[in-house]
Amino acid sequence: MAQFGDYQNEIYLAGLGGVQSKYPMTFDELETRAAQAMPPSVLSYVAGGAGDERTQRANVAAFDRWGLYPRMFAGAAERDLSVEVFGDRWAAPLFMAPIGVIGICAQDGHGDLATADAAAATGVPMVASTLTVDPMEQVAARFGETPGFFQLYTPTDRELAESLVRRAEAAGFKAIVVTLDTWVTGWRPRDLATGNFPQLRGNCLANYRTDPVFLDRLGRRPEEDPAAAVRLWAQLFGNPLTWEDLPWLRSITKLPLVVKGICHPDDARRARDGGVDGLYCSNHGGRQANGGIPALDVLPDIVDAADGLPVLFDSGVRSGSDVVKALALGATAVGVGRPYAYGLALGGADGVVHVLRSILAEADLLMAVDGYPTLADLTRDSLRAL
Ligand SMILES: Cc1cc2nc3c(=O)[nH]c(=O)nc-3n(C[C@H](O)[C@H](O)[C@H](O)COP(=O)(O)O)c2cc1C
Ligand SMILES: CC(C)CC(=O)C(=O)O
Repeated sequence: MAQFGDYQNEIYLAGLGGVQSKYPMTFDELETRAAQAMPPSVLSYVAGGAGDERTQRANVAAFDRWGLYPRMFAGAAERDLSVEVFGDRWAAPLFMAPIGVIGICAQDGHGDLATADAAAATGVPMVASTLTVDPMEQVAARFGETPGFFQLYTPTDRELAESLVRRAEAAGFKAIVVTLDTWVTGWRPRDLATGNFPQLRGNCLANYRTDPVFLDRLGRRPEEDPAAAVRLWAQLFGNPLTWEDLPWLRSITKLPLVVKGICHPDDARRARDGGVDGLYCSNHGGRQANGGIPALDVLPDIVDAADGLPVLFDSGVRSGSDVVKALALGATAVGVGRPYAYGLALGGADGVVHVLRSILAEADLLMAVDGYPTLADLTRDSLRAL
C-alpha cells in the first residue's frame, strides 16, 4: 500500500541519482526563498498579519507547547490517514485553507488554477476563496476527483450572496465555508507600509464580474468602467453578520455549511444549535486581530462544544508534526495556509504539490515512528503539555 512517507524515498533516490530537490525542505527556507521570488507588495500581503504580528507568531509557537508520546510495540508499519468529511473519504485529513487573491502568488498570475491542479494531483482539497483571480467555475473544473469547498465572504447584498452560493453548488463544490471574521480587514502595518493593498482589489473581482446579480447592480459591463466595478465591490464586500442572520445563511444552501473563525466555545455551541454542519476554528492566521489567543489553544474547547460536529482547524500549521498535534487535539481536518502560497510562488502547482507532500510525509512518518497507525489512535492522551 502506498504511504505518504514514500515521498522521503523518492527524494533520497533522486539524490542518489545526483538530482537534488529544487524545493526547500523546511518552512523557514521555503519562506526565505519565496520572499526572493515574490514582488514586495505580494510578499507583505501574504507574510504579514495584524498589528505587530504577535498573534501570528503565537499561533506557530503554540505547537511547541505540546509533545507527542512515542508508543512502542504499536505495529505502525502501515498507516491509514484517511478520514470522512461530509460524506467524502479524503486520503488524509489535510486541506488548503482559503487564500484570497492567491492567483497573484503564481508567476503567471493564475495561482487559483494552479492550486486546483495541486488539489487534483494530491487529493488534498482546496477551499477556494470568494476572492479568486479566475472565476470559481474555472477553478472547480480543475479539481479532478478531489472535492473542493467554496469560501463565502458574505456581501451586504443578500441576493448577491445567494447567487454566489448557487453558482458554487452548480460548479460542484462540496461545502460552503462562510468566513465570519473578515467583513472588514484588520490593521495590517505591512500592507499599510507598501500602500499596495488596494491594488489587490482589481485582481479579486473574478467571481463578481461574472455574477448576474453583481452585473445587474453595476448596470454596465465591468470592462467599460473597471473603477466603478471595484467601487461597487468594495461597497458590497463585507457584511457584519449577527446571529439573526444564521437562519438565512442556513437556508441558502443544501450543501454542508461550515462557519470559519469560531474561537469561543459559546459561539461554537450557538452555531451548532443554529444548524451548521461544521465548525472551522481559526483566527485567520493572526491577520485580523492582534493580541488574541493562539487558535490551537482554543481548539480543544471548540471540539468539546462541537459535540461531534466536524471541526476544521487552521492557523500556524507549518509541518506534519503540527498537523498530527492538531488532530490529537480533536481537529477533523487541518488547513495549510501560508506554506502553500509560498510553494506556489516558487514552483506553481508543482511547488504546492511539494509543500503538501512534504507535510503529509512528515505526518505519516511521525505516526510510523511514534506508533499511531490510524487517526483514531491519536487522542489528547497522545500529547503531553510541555
Ligand atoms: C494571503 C492570505 C489571504 C487569505 N485570504 C483568505 C480568504 O480569502 N478567506 C478566508 O477565509 N481566509 C483567508 N485567509 C486566512 C486563511 O484561510 C487561514 O485562516 C490562515 O492562512 C491560517 O494561518 P497560517 O497561514 O499562518 O497558518 C488568508 C490568509 C492569507 C495568508
Ligand atoms: C483581500 C482580503 C480580504 C483577503 C483575506 O482574507 C486576507 O487577506 O486575510
